[in-house]
Amino acid sequence: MQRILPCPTPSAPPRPLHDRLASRQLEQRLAASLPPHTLMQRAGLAVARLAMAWQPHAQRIVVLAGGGNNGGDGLVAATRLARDWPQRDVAVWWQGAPERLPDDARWAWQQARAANLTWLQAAPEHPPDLVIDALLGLGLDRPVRGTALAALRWLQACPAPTLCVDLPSGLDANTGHWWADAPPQPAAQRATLSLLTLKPGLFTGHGRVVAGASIWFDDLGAEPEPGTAAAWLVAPGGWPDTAALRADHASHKGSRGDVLVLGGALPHAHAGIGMGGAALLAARAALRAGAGRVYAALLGDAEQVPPWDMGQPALMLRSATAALDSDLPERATVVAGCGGGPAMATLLDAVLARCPRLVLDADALNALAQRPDPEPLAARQARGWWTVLTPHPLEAARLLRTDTATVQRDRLAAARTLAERWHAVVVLKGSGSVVAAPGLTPRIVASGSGWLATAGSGDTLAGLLGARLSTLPWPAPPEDLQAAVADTVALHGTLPEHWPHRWPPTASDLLP
Ligand SMILES: NC(=O)C1=CN([C@@H]2O[C@H](COP(=O)(O)OP(=O)(O)OC[C@H]3O[C@@H](n4cnc5c(N)ncnc54)[C@H](O)[C@@H]3O)[C@@H](O)[C@H]2O)[C@@H](O)CC1
Ligand SMILES: Nc1ncnc2c1ncn2[C@@H]1O[C@H](COP(=O)(O)OP(=O)(O)O)[C@@H](O)[C@H]1O
Repeated sequence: MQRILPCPTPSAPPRPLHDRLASRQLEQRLAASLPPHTLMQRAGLAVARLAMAWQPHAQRIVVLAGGGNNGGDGLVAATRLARDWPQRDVAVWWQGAPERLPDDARWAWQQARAANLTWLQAAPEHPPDLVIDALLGLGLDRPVRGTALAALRWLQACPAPTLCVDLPSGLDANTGHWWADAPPQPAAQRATLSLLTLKPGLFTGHGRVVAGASIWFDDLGAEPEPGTAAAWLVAPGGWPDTAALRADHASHKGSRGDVLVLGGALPHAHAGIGMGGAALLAARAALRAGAGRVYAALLGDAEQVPPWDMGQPALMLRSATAALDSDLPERATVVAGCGGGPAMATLLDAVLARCPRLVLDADALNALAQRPDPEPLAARQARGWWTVLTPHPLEAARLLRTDTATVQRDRLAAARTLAERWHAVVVLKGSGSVVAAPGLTPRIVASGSGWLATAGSGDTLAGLLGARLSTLPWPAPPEDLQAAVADTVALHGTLPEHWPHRWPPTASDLLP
């Protein structure tokens, strides 16, 4: 058994995530090679052991078990707890029907009937010391209804520590969609033990909210075939390598990468609305991440451009016109769009045609969404040029011509579709950011929290991406580009963790 979150080693290699179909195929293959019920026995024992390791003082334990194999795992766990920890009071609230039990779960139910367990007919009157949630698992692919919904509502409201078996009941294994007509409740006192495989839904969509702070994994002895993963889970890696930067005595500012941030509409250029801060946030982040020279080109008249950035005088400010009149678009990694406003639309063609290393964010994405033709991006891909798109769910919906709910309903699918349609590496931002690239298995980033939900944190990410791409060896295979982008998103997700105060950080606190 291994702990997955919080990530025990920051530089752990990516882990495969398997969807419902691949998990079921693996389960069938493994079950066929073992004596009957072995897998369920292993699963139930793993649950019982983790329950007692996690909540060693729990005396009154309630196992909420459904009528499928997830419930079967719960029944085995209840039987083992009653047998191996006899001083505990173990009660089962079972939601199944004997005539509809699958084979393994029937066996587990028969074992449980013979064990020293209390069988509840309704929700317990008082919260126990520990709940084991084995109501619904991998099998859930439609809205929860009937008695299961009533049980799920009790579970969501119950203040007791809860260990979820395989998946939190109500969560879709593939997508992280929440299937219940009862709002998912975040809970610090919730943990999940994923069995056989790790599922994508645990790490994106509603997964991070409902799975709890602590995610564990037991493969039950399974060895997935290569090429069967639906996605890879990425932990924060070692970039930027500050020790290596310091030890590189032969380096100079010209060897550390140039970044041009193109955005930040000045008030006179955008109906009195100033968004220069967004470009400065991105530019400051690029500088902090180690880029040698960072230029911030603002949209508006040259004489309105402030002479310097008081917070980061090392930044070089200029107008977008001046930047486009220079060789910076060809030479630097260009981050376009942060706070650019509608004027970005007039610059998009030039940017697409001239910038070999390009990150498009915010208003550059909105400008892109207004033109249905992906041909300029296909041409960039054919030339081996890099294009990274960083939409949040609403920008993704505009690019896909759909709505935010549809994007969020299946974030992996949305990111994959965007990457294929726009011939680009796509970062679909939000809880469990997805990094998709044409023809490659997507990556899901495990870091990040609600502390990033503040205006400007996306600009910081765009700047970090600019810095990362500016030193990535050129040309790079698509796999390396996708991995570098995912590592950067993972690093961005860890930034709030360094914040020492009780109040949450602002975007400019993330990388001052
Ligand atoms: N068979 C085995 O040996 C193993 C089983 N495992 C467990 O098996 C689980 C998968 O089992 P199943 O395929 O039986 O699926 P589940 O137990 O997740 O779900 C099926 C049950 O839930 C009910 N149900 C489904 N959707 C519902 C809805 N929307 N509203 C109300 N009730 C609903 C069904 O009527 C059925 O009783 C995994 O999550 C895992 O816990 C794993 O531990 C691996 C080993
Ligand atoms: N609840 C959350 N959990 C994890 N990451 C989040 C959360 N909310 C926001 N983020 C991250 O913060 C950033 C916000 O980006 P964006 O919405 O573009 O902000 P802005 O445009 O204000 O800069 C993204 O990287 C996103 O993934």
